[in-house]
Amino acid sequence: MDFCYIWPILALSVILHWIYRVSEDYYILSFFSRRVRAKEGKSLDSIASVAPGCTIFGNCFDLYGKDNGEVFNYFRNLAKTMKRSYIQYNVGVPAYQIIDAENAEIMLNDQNLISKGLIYDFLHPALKTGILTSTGKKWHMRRKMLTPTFHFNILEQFQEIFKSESIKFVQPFIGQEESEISLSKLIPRFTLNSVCETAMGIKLDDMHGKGDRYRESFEMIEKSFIKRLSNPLYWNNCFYNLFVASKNEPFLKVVHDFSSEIIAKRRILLEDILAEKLKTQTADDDIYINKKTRFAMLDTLLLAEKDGLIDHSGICEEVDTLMFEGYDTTSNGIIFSLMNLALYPEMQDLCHAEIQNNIEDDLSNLDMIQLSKLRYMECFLKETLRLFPPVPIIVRRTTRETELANGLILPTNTQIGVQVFDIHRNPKYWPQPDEFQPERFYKENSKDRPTYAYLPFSAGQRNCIGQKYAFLEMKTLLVVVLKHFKILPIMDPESFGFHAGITLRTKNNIRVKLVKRN
Ligand code: HEM
Repeated sequence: MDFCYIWPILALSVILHWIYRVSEDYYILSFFSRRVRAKEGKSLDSIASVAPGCTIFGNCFDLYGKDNGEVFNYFRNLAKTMKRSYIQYNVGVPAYQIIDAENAEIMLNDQNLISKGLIYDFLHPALKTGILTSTGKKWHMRRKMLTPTFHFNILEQFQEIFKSESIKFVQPFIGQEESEISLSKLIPRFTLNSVCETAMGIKLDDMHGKGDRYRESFEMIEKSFIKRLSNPLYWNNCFYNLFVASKNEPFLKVVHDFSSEIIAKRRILLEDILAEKLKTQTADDDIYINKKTRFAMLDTLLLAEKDGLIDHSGICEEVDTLMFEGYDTTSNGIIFSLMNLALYPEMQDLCHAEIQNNIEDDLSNLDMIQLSKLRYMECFLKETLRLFPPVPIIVRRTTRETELANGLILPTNTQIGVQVFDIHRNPKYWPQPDEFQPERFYKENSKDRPTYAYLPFSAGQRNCIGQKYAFLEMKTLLVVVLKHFKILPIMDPESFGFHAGITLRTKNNIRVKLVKRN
């Protein structure tokens, strides 16, 4: 009897058995992505759904070939169809996407989940590993170093700068009956000026158009970020360095040269300030809260360098991080706030009336105490950040197998996305979620809402360090603009189209009309 056909059958059975056993733990077609499990006694389905992929390879190629708008909509569509937090299987890594407040709370409060997700690695060429992207001891040390720079006394000094920058912003339009302006073009210039002067202690006016080149270069870096995100081949550093990195280099050079120049300038200024201080110092003088010499956040880093706590490259990565975080996010918040003021004239009238009741026409006295009286405007800004969160997603990764309080067991390197945009529009917490209603944030209307249903500044130990700074800056500009102008819409909000970016983006520039107030 001829047994030769038995061997292939035997081999095939062994392979099939092996595949069966391996597939219990790995999603083989998604390049051996380890499976997410539920703890004993619970079923996976009772905690989260698994999102179907667009191909047989799990979700590996779901974003492939998609442009910025399609990448943005992909996540919005998934939230609508899945209706609860869901699991995806990407190239060799699982992802847990959170779209509800309860699971966001579990994740953001977990002391072990402080490492940022894979997509933050895509920011390393630009921001290296500064406070936003670093983890572990390095992050703890930098956070401790930078936190005092957002102290109330220092913010008070910054508010003076926001005020003078805001007055400078409206100056070109003051003599005109009406002006059409592109917020997307003008506001980032305003916020970059403000962050340079507050955080870096350097006036952009002295840098001859370099600010514009900095912003344009960051736009190009962002394009390459999305390109990398939507092609799993480029998730790997080797392929990215081989095919894409060189195209990015000229833009990275502009960004890094810009921050190096700022550091060099401030280094000289700080030496002068310290020398002057030595001459006039009294016992209880403090460099940070001296009224005559303005303090900049960069000074903290330069002084820490003297104490050997940070080196020059560390200062560079923090400056790049603070510049980027400090200008792009607030510019987003201001653009959408001004757009909403234009779209909702009755609410604009309420904001204006509140300003007239609380703030003198002579803006030279505008300070933090006056701004704190603008309660309606605060709700207006909060509602803007709900519908248009400048940071629409926050991602962490597990550094070891992690059991969450909801019973999910996440393998090492699972990406956990908190989909802020979707949580902010989840009808479970926000009735008529797409409607703009600042009253949602009145105290009496907020008390039954879970805290983690609103996360524009994230929460937990890695929350935004610049939250108060951002509110001060946004409020100051809005007050100055509304004192002088009525804001009118000139475009249909449906026409701007959301885009994925490092922060929330629109396809088309947002424009409004400023009309002189009588
Ligand atoms: C409307 C304006 C702003 C919004 C919506 C915002 C939002 C956020 C969010 C969501 C995070 C967490 C990101 C993550 O975990 O991936 C964050 C972190 C951070 N933000 Fe902001 N931000 C704003 C303004 C600012 C400003 C003005 C500064 C500084 C001048 C700043 C500095 C930072 C820093 C340094 C971190 C990293 C904190 C850490 O990881 O410890 N942000 N921000």
